Amino acid sequence: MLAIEARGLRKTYRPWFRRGGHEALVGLDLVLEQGAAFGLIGPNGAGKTTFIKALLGILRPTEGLVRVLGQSPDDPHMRARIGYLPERLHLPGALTPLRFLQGVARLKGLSDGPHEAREALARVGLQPDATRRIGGFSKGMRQRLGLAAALLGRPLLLILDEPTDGVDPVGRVEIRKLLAEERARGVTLFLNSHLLSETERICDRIGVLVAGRLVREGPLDTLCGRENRHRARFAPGHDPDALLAAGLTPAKDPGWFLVDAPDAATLNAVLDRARQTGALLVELRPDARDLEEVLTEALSP
Ligand SMILES: Nc1ncnc2c1ncn2[C@@H]1O[C@H](COP(=O)(O)OP(=O)(O)OP(=O)(O)O)[C@@H](O)[C@H]1O
Repeated sequence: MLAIEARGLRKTYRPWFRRGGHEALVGLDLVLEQGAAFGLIGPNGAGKTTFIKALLGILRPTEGLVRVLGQSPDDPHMRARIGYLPERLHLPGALTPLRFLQGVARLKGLSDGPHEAREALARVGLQPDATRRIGGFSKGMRQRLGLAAALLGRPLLLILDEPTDGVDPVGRVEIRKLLAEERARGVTLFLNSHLLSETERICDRIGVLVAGRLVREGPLDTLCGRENRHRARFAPGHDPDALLAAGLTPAKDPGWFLVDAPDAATLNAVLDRARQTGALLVELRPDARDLEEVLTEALSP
């Protein structure tokens, strides 16, 4: 079963009683297998929230097909299988987090609400604050509570809009761990975040949305060019001409060389040849771009 399937998705926001309108999605195609960790990135106004709303059945696309977990987003049974953390959380300030989560559990039709609420609260590290009022919570605490609500009922798909926004660095590590646990359970993650370093750490598949269109989409390693090129640094005293003959290319930084190899066996063969020239390898890493560079390149004309 596919977790998400969008084909030829278009959304035009039309002003009342007038022609024309703003095209927020322009023929978007995306197919995500169950268990993927997908990160949607793009500039302000690219259409990310519009796409999420279409996945959740909150808005009706102007054209095209959307299926979530194999069903139409309008199917009410299907909604119970999705955990959603919205970007702008509206939480009832007068309630305690436990009461709030019990209410969400009731709405989701969970049979053992109080137990599930306590468990979700513990998972996001809010157990010590279980009896405080939400009104006094910090931004990061509110965010954790929203995540706990999304986790209730063990959903198959988690759609998270800026999940680590306002969360302190230790909290971010905890949230990443929690999301990794969910993924190990087979859950599909769909993350929308402007925090590209977080997206890079959590997701292994990336889509770049620009002006309503996915202009890049694929595995993180492929988009960042991590697969085929490595950078190698050798101890002083190596013979650059011998390394060149061994199949390495000098990089711009002194002492560094580039190795193009499609697989680990070829990479090791080139490095073995380099070492046979007497050169001593001191550092090796993928020659990669980060997501910021991928996004900047996607935005340049
Ligand atoms: N209800 C609406 N009516 C008219 N236009 C809208 C509406 N909602 C969004 N838009 C427009 O659609 C475009 C896409 O908006 P959307 O909120 O989906 O972008 P986004 O990628 O989520 O942006 P951000 O990163 O700033 O949250 C924007 O130009 C926005 O102004």
